Amino acid sequence: MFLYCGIACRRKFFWCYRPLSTYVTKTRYLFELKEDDDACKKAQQTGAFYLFHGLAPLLQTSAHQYLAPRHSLLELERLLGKFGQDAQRIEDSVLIGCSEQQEAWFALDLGLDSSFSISASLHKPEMETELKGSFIELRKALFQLNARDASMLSTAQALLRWHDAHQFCSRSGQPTKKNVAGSKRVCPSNNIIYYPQMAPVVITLVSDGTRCLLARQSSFPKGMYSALAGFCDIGESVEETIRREVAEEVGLEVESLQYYASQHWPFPSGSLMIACHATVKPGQTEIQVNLRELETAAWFSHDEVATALKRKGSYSQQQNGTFPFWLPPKLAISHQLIKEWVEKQTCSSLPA
Ligand SMILES: NC(=O)C1=CN([C@@H]2O[C@H](COP(=O)(O)OP(=O)(O)OC[C@H]3O[C@@H](n4cnc5c(N)ncnc54)[C@H](OP(=O)(O)O)[C@@H]3O)[C@@H](O)[C@H]2O)C=CC1
Ligand SMILES: [Mg+2]
Repeated sequence: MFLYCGIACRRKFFWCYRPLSTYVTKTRYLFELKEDDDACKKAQQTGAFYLFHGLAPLLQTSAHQYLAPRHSLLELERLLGKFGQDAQRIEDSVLIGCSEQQEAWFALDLGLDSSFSISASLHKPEMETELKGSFIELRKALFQLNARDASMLSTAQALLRWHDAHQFCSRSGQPTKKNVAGSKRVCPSNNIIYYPQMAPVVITLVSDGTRCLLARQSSFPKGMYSALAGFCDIGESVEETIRREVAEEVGLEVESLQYYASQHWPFPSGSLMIACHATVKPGQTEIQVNLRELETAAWFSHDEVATALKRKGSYSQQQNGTFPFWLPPKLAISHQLIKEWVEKQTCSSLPA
C-alpha cells in the first residue's frame, strides 16, 4: 500500500509515493474489515479463531503457562458439525485483531445462548476433549498468560460480553443485528447504532513524598494491596474522579497529579484503567478509611514496597497468622504504576 505525500528534497518540492509502515497497513486493514462486511467475511476464510465457552477462553497448558490456541475456519466448521451445531453460528464471531501478515483474528463463544436453536453448553466436556484444552475463567488464567494472549483474550471477552448483553434495542425492544466484524450493532427498525463501550476507571498511587498509600478490598486475595481505584462518574474529568475517589476512600485531599499510562482491563465488564501518580500535602496524611469501600489502607515505605514487588502472589498464612504483604502481578497496571514510583524514589535518593 502506498501513500501520496509531498517531500521537500534539495530545495525542490515534489510528490512521491512513500510505503506505509507495517503498523499503518495493519491498522488500515482492520479499519476496512470493520467497515466492509464482505471484506470481513473474506478475511474469515484465511483467519484464525480464539474459542470461548460461557466467556471462558479455551486454553492449553504448557510449562506452568497457559497458551491460547487458534483454529482455522475449516477446523471450526468441522468442530461445529461434529457437535451438531449450524456453521451459521460463526456469524456470532467478533474481530479482535490481525497479524502483521494480515491474518485476521476472531473470537467466538460456543457456550453463549445465540440466536441459533441448539445450545452448545451441553457439549462442553466433549468439546474440551476434542480441542485438547479446557475453558478456564479469565480471572483465574490472566496472570499465567503471555502479554499478547492476555491482551487478545481480554479484548475478546469484553467484546463477546458486550454483544451478549446488547441483543435487543433499548428503544424499540427489537433484536439488534451485529456487523460481521462485531464493531457495532444496529436496530433494523429504527437504525439506532450501538457501539461497544467500556467504563473509564482511574487508578491512583498517592504519595506523601517518601511513602505511598496502598489499600485492600475484602475481596482481594489475602495479603494483597493495590493502588486506589474507582469508576469515573458521568460528567467527571479524570482529575475530578481522582480527587473524589481519594477523598471518598481514604479521606485525603490530592494536591497534584501526573498521568502515567492506561490499560484495558476485562473486569468487571471491560474498563479503561487510567493510571496516575498523585501527591498529598506533607503533614496532611492522616488516613480515614471508608469501610464501605475498603477493608484497610496504609502508608508504605519505599523499602517495604520494593521488597513486596519482588514477591510472587502467595496466599499461605504465616506462623503468626498473618499473610505476607504482596502486590498485583506484573501484567496489572497497578503493578507497573507502583514499580515506577519505586524506581523514581530510588533515583531521587541517589547522590547527585
Ligand atoms: N488492572 C489493575 O491493575 C487494577 C484494576 N482494578 C479494577 O478497577 C475497577 C474499579 O475499582 P473499584 O475500587 O472496585 O471501583 P470503585 O471504588 O468505583 O468501587 C466499585 C463500586 O462502584 C460501583 N460502580 C460504579 N460504576 C460502576 C461501573 N461502571 N461498573 C461496575 N461498578 C460500578 C459498584 O457499586 P455496586 O456494586 O454497589 O453497584 C462497584 O462495587 C475494578 O473492576 C478492578 O478490577 C483495580 C485495581 C487494580
Ligand atoms: Mg475503589
